[in-house]
Order: sequence, then C-alpha cells, then structure tokens
Amino acid sequence: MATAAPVETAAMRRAIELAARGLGHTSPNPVVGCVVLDSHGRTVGEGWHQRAGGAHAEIHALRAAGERARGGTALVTLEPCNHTGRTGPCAQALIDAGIARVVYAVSDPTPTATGGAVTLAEAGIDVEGGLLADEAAAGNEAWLTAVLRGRPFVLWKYAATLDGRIAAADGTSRWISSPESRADVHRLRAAADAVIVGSGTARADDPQLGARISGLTDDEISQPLRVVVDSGATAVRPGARVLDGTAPTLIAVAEDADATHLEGLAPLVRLPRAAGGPGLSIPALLKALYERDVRSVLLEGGPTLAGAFLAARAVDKVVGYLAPVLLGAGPAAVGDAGITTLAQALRLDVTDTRRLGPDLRITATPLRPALPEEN
Ligand SMILES: NC(=O)C1=CN([C@@H]2O[C@H](COP(=O)(O)OP(=O)(O)OC[C@H]3O[C@@H](n4cnc5c(N)ncnc54)[C@H](OP(=O)(O)O)[C@@H]3O)[C@@H](O)[C@H]2O)C=CC1
Ligand SMILES: Nc1c(N[C@@H]2O[C@H](COP(=O)(O)O)[C@@H](O)[C@H]2O)[nH]c(=O)[nH]c1=O
Repeated sequence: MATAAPVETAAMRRAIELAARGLGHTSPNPVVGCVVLDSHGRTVGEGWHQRAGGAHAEIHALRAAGERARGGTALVTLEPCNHTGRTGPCAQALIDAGIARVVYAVSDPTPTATGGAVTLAEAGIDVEGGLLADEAAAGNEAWLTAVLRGRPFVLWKYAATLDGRIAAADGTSRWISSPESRADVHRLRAAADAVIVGSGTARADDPQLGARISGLTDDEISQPLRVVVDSGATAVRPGARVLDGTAPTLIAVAEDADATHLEGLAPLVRLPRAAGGPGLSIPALLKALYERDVRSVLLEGGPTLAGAFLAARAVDKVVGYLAPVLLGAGPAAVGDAGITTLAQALRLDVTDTRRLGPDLRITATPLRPALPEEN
C-alpha cells in the first residue's frame, strides 16, 4: 500500500492485535480491530469486536475517540460493514463521526455486509484497502475460510511421539506431549468455537475437552462447544467428563441410534451415516455445526476420525506436537485416509515450527485444495 503513512501502518498492526482479543467470542462474526487517529496522527480511540451481537470494533473506537475523531483516520482490519444486522452499519457511524480517511486491511467477502468502502467514498471520505492485508487475513483465517467453504474451518491437532504414535499399544496416551505443549493446546481450544473427538477417544480417555488456562478466570476464557462423534451413542455415559456442565456439549449420533440414556444429559444431533464407511457423514456434521454458528473447529482426534476428515478433504490446517519419546508400537497419528499409493499422498506446506519445552510444534497446511463439500 503505497500511500499509507508509517503511523497508519503501526496503527493497523495494533488494530490486528486488538482484533485477536475477540478470537473464540465472535462467531458467526469475524474478529475485527480498529484504531482511530486524530488529525495529527495521534491515537485517540481503540476498539475490537468483543462478542457476536455486541458493538462492532469501529463503534468502540469511535466512542473512545469522541469529538477527537473529527477530521481523523480510522484503521480497520476488515472493510467497515454497510448493513444493519444486530447493530447499525459502521460505514454510516464513521461518516457521522466526521472521519476524514478510512484505511482497511481486508475486503468483506459477505454479500450482506460488503459495500462499506463504496458508501464511505460516496460520502467524500478518502478510502484505501489492502494495508497489511495478509497479516489481517491470517488473524481472521477461520472466519474467512468458513465464508469461502460454507463450512467451519478445521484445525486438526495431534500429539505424537518421534516415531509418530499417539498412544501406546495398550491405548494409554497421557501424556505424550509436555506441559508447555498442552498449555498451548488449551489456547487453541479457547480460540475455537468447537472441539471434536471421536467415540474411540471418548471411550479410551474420558476427556474433559474444555479450555483450561492458568492465570485466567473462567469468565476470561471462551469455552468451546465439546462435540463427541458417536454414531452408535455408546461412548458417552452418565458421569462422563464432557457432561460436567462447565462448557456446552453436543453428541452427534446416527439417525437410528438408540440414545435414550442420553436424553436430558446432553443435546444430541442426529446425522446420516457416512456413505460407504464407518461412522457419520463428515460433511453433514460440519453443516450441522455451521448451522449452530460454529465457524472454527479444533479436531482433537483420534486417528480414525482424523483419517475420515482427511479423506473428506475437511482439514484446513494441521498442528502436530512432536515429543522426544519413542514407543515402537501403538496407533499412528492418523488412520486410513483413503490413500493407497504414494501418488495420492497428502502433502503439506510447513508454515511454522516452534520449540515448546522439549517438544517441537509443527504447523502445516495441505497443499491440495479442499474439495467442495459433498454428501
Ligand atoms: N495423542 C493424541 O493427540 C491423541 C490420542 N488419542 C488416542 O487415540 C486412541 C483412540 O483412537 P481411535 O480409536 O481412532 O478413536 P477416534 O476418536 O478416532 O474414534 C473413532 C470412532 O469415531 C466414530 N466415527 C464417527 N464418525 C466417523 C467417521 N466418519 N469415520 C470414522 N469414524 C467415525 C467411529 O465410531 P462409531 O461408529 O461408534 O461412531 C470410530 O470408531 C486412544 O488411545 C486415545 O488415547 C486420541 C486423541 C488424540
Ligand atoms: N495424549 C495427549 C493428548 N490427547 C488429547 O487430549 C484429550 C484429553 O483432554 P482433557 O481431558 O481435556 O485433558 C484426549 O482425549 C485427546 O484428545 N493431547 C495432547 O495435547 N497431548 C497428549 O499427550
């Protein structure tokens, strides 16, 4: 962006930081941050979209700025919205506040909200888009992917030994990764709208699946929806830790499953079985979650369910925690993903590597584009 002043670039970077505070709280909306500079380039207002249904980032920043916004510049991570949803249009609020210039990072791809830039320009405001667009888009990765694909963004996470195993031969798996890695996973849980495990994991581990972050109170942590994919309704029983009431829970069962023992214990969603394979239809599961406003999913395994998601091309990003541990026997990180020969291998692009305590965290994205959803 040739014309943005350094003070504007710095303010946009700050707006991206502010936007991230909304992660896990805003679905089905994006995360958005905004900084208002006065006519001398001084920061006079900051804001971020804190929760769905609440005020947008621009409104918070304009309120903080008050009269000092007049003649100033607003830096926004997403094109200001143009529509009246649960709140009024931000483009009009910026015009009413007397803002002279608006710089945004990423265009709004949703048909209902788009058009804010045009409205602002028609009101005589100097408008520019694209400043730090890649950084801002990365911060909104889940929401932008969900808009594009019409299903939630899926991040598959696993913790494996150096020889690629996620449990020992007897099924024990706690713990393979270090406390530092596990703390990192809890941050991923808090940023996700839903955490998913299969019935095998529910049976073997009786997981709790909530976000637990030391130093933060319960009010400060956004709890994900805990989802168990259990076609026969046999893995989750009264007393299971996912039913502890500390976070919402959803049990996905087959349309014909006998789930009478779960009635009154947890909400159920009935889904069609997978065509030609075990378990439930992955596209139907993702559609059901999308309809419940879930835009980002953390898939926590186990290997059988992860294989099914990969086969359905429904994994957008992979985070593997590799621990310096050897087991020699036990299940591999991923089960059958429908790949039978090397030419079909799912190759990934490593986007980040990081040491976490003794472990190595590898973040990667599949090179092959995800297929459109099918049933
Ligand atoms: N280290 C790590 O990161 C992790 C380790 N683990 C370990 O993994 C082991 C459990 O793995 P696993 O048995 O593979 O369990 P999964 O959690 O992958 O559950 C598999 C089951 O999910 C159900 N399912 C529902 N829909 C589908 C579908 N479309 N495709 C396939 N399965 C589906 C099936 O059961 P049904 O037909 O009954 O619905 C299937 O048997 C445990 O030892 C656990 O400790 C687990 C998670 C993470
Ligand atoms: N074993 C293993 C993991 N296992 C995952 O964590 C779940 C347990 O979650 P909770 O009961 O909430 O603590 C378990 O069911 C499985 O999905 N995760 C990791 O980061 N590292 C590990 O070594």
